[in-house]
Amino acid sequence: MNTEDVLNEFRDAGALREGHFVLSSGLHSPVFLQKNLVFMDGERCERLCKALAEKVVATVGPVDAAISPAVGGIIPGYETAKHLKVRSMYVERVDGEFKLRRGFSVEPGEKIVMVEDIVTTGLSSRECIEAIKKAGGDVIAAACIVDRSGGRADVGVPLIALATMDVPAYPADALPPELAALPVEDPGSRRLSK
Ligand SMILES: O=P(O)(O)OC[C@H]1O[C@H](OP(=O)(O)OP(=O)(O)O)[C@H](O)[C@@H]1O
Ligand SMILES: O=C(O)c1cc(=O)[nH]c(=O)[nH]1
Ligand SMILES: [Mg+2]
Repeated sequence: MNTEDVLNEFRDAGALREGHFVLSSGLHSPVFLQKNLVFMDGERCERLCKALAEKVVATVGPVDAAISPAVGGIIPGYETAKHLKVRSMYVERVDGEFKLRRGFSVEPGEKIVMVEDIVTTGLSSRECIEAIKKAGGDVIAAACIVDRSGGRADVGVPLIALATMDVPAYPADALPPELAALPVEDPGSRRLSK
């Protein structure tokens, strides 16, 4: 499955949105991938995550477990882990910091793939990887459905993306006038608890 195939899944799901969005990182963008509309369709989700699992194995070989950052990473993490035939876990924010909870644990040195839905700056991925390392896991790779950084995001381990896009994102004080003129939506969850 190549980038165009993946973007067609997003288009068909009505998940490739245009407007004015504030992203998890605080950057503003004219494009938002509303991945929930993709993952709500089990067959669509399976097509994407099966392809991602195959790409992970082809790139780094077998892994022991997949761990994702809540909330967006949970469904693709579960589905990708299913095709990797490994257990699926997730980290969630406690006072803003990702933690492994709910009885999830990793054995020291287990080979972990961190599975994310979308990578923009890579901040959420880096935070998730840090939490996995603290829990004792050896993160050998990160994987995502879409890397929208054009391949520039550095998550500290190899990033295996099913699709790569290069979408503009701007600091709040440097918006192009046509973007600033549009009402802003904040669809993510990072700022929900503040
Ligand atoms: O690479 P980054 O700049 O970190 O951006 C990508 C992250 O943003 C979204 O999560 P968000 O924090 O909006 O929360 P959600 O997972 O609950 O949707 C998305 O699920 C990624 O985790
Ligand atoms: O950077 C983000 O927060 C982000 C971008 C995007 O396109 N989709 C998403 O769910 N989050
Ligand atoms: Mg997320």
